[in-house]
Amino acid sequence: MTGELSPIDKAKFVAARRAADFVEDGMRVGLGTGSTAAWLVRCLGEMVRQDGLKFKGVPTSTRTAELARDVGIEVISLDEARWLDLTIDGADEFDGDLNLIKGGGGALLQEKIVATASDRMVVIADIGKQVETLGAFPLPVEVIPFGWQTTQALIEETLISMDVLGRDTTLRMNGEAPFVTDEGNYILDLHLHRIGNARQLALVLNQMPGVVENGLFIDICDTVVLGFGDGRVELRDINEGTIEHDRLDFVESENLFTDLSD
Ligand SMILES: O=C[C@H](O)[C@H](O)[C@H](O)COP(=O)(O)O
Repeated sequence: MTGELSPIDKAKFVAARRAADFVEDGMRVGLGTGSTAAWLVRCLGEMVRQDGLKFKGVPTSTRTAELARDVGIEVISLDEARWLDLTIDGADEFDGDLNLIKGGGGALLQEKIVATASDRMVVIADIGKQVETLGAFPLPVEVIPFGWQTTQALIEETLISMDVLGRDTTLRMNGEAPFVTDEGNYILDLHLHRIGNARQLALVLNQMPGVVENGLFIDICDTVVLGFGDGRVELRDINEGTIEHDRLDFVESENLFTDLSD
């Protein structure tokens, strides 16, 4: 064990550990991207190795694919799977209707394709991701590199015409160079502060030439598994409301605490 986990990592871990119980033998499961999803992948890897769980995972990024293979999960492509029983992924924000902002790690495109191709999407999150109104987290928009500054200007003009509060947009960087997604595209982060009509904004953004996809996940998530630093978990379901409170022992598996890096 590398040391005591921070409360936020404990919260991520218990959410991921609880959500891993949704995975059953024979399922095809979308595996999300990010630090919370990495906990999930480690938990599932342990269930494969120790309990003989048999399922196929469809990763949403090269990072997740690498980690999944490392921990012993059988990885297949979305085209091989065609349709998935379940996707479990993290989020940057979720609201009371379980609408999401995703893409803080730049994987929103594959994540949205995979989640949309699933019977059920379960989001794993710590309480810090819960918001009343989406938008405090900058909204990632994946754009084609060709003419990206023109696309950026078009987005900014559209935000003005929609009377959106924040209109500042920035190109995501990776050091001195633009950040490049797994699909070879760029990310524009939209600093909106508050998104009044997320459904409308998602539709408008996706109609613009040059925009590949945006990080608003509307009506896609079915369940949020919320983790707390003291080991509590809470399940919120879009149809059934809050359906479960539980407490998990986050020291149940010490080897999961090593190699936290994502
Ligand atoms: O592109 C990245 C994904 O949408 C992540 O699921 C999201 O950014 C949340 O990541 P984390 O669990 O690290 O907060």
